[in-house]
Amino acid sequence: MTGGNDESLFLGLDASTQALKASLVDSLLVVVDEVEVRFDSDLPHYHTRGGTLPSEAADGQVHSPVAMLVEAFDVLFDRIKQASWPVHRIVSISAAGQQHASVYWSRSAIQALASANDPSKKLSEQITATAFSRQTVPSWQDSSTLAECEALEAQFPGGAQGLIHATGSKAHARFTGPQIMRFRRLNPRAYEETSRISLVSSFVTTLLCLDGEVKPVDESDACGMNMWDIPSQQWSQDALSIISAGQPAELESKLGFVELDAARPVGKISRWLQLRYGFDQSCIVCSATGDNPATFLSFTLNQAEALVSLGTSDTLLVSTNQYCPHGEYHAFTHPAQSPGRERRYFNMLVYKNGSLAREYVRDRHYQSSWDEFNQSIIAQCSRKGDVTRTGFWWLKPEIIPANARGTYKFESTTSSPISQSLVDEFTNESANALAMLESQFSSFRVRSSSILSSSDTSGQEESEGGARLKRVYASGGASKNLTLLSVLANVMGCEIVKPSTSGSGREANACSVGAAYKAAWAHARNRDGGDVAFDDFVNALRSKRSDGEHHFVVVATPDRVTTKRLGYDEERFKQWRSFEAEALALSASSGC
Ligand SMILES: Nc1ncnc2c1ncn2[C@@H]1O[C@H](COP(=O)(O)OP(=O)(O)O)[C@@H](O)[C@H]1O
Ligand SMILES: O=C(CO)[C@@H](O)[C@H](O)COP(=O)(O)O
Repeated sequence: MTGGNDESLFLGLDASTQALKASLVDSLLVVVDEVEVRFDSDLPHYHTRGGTLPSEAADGQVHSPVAMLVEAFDVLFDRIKQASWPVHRIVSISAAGQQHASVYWSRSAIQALASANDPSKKLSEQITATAFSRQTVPSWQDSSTLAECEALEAQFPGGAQGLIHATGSKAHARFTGPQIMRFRRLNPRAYEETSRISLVSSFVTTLLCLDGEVKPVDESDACGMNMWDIPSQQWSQDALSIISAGQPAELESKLGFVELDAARPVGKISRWLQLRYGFDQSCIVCSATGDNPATFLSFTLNQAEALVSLGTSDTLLVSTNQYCPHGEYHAFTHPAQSPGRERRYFNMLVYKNGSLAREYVRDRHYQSSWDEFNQSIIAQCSRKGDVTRTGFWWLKPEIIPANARGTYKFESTTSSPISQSLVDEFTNESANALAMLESQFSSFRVRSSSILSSSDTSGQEESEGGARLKRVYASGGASKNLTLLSVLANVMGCEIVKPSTSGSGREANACSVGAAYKAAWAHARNRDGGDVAFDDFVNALRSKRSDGEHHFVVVATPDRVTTKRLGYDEERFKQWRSFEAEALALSASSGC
């Protein structure tokens, strides 16, 4: 075991789209070990693909079985035991959950949660049969609520702009409010039988405590619901009223209160975890947050720096000191702040067709091999013809741009005469991988530039392509691909940084690490009192480590020659925007 001389350990969990993961960190925040349960391969009897149930329905519904999440919890702790983690030294736990996705507790849930303390039984044996009023629950990939989104924006005071200003986002199909609205409309009986509604994050803390209470949602994750009024820090009664068809008090009681103090423990580790796995009874459970906010916590971002998470979804997060709501992206509150301090926020771009689209292109053009995918990129980057290729792979209804569907490819030549056309396939099929990454990352570049311009980030660099980020931190499954990150560096025009592997050679999972950091910060705040800011706490511990400043490594920098050869300049980003507009118009006219 490496790390600090204090024996305390901290545990962070990450219940994301495809897996439940755990990171164990020591008192200097060094990652000691990690385990994970992958839903498709470790729990094949639920028949999920990419963590969700394949659906034939054309209505955009994407669900996951709630029983799978509980069983994953059992398997995760079995694996922790097999790995002989010294769990008795864990003093604090926090968690992260797939954002927006919700879990529906039955009227028997409280009883089930209070009595699930038999260490000879799995948790799934004790609660799954009775605790839920909905057996499959909406994933963040669900897009079945377009009618609800329209109604919410139409009825909200001030319309879509009013909703954006109050909740930090326009109405989004995956957001919890529209999802609850649809559930209530389609299944009023099950809605009536629902005693409480959790986000995945608060569902996990509820399972960690098992004390007969459904644990509160934290403020940052509440911002992904279209129901939380961010400026006034309370549930928006207008949104609750529209979503519940005039029964806001009933809905509010199902949602419970939102925890505004990120450092306050929500409970103690359950008896069941103590007796079955050996946790110490003094271990505290801190409020959980969304998977993107937790990932954000594992990096301490300075001005004009961003985090790009390449998980199932692609997300780009920029830290800000101001609340900057906008129709095309989201505003969230910082996930580790305490009442009384100056409030902090982040803006986030989210793309549904991130890894999903990359895997599609890999399987279709490169024999399902990331190596072949990468080789083609290396080959394409080293030569420049007079053809520029751009594509859009909106396999599932996209979030940015909203509701875009279909696959569109364009080729343009700079030779005389200049031509620009929509093609069924590129003249050089092996150009698909580079064309796709350039297009995905051009969207990051163009839109992060607009976030930088609208938020208080003086000091950002202005260049071709608008205000430019100075540094991007990369995380998520696809960030292990260094060829992909070199394209990201060239298109973004800045260095790409990742956490160092600290000699272990293994990459840590930034999301569960961020949750573990939050557990450590909350534990220190409760033990020592005081009001240390999260970033100061993390930076102080990191500076004590033997690896000193080297907790991050630069893994890719823009290459001038390649950037010039491939023409990543203002003209190119303008052209990309016009292709995107054309593809979007085609998507709208095809009625996809
Ligand atoms: N070498 C690679 N190159 C590109 N993408 C990869 C590579 N390895 C894994 N991935 C992508 O990582 C994704 C999973 O990322 P992960 O962060 O574990 O997801 P989540 O947190 O959403 O469950 C997969 O969908 C896969 O496409
Ligand atoms: O919908 C969003 C964010 O708004 C997604 O980013 C989900 O939070 C799922 O994240 P990953 O499983 O891809 O990390």
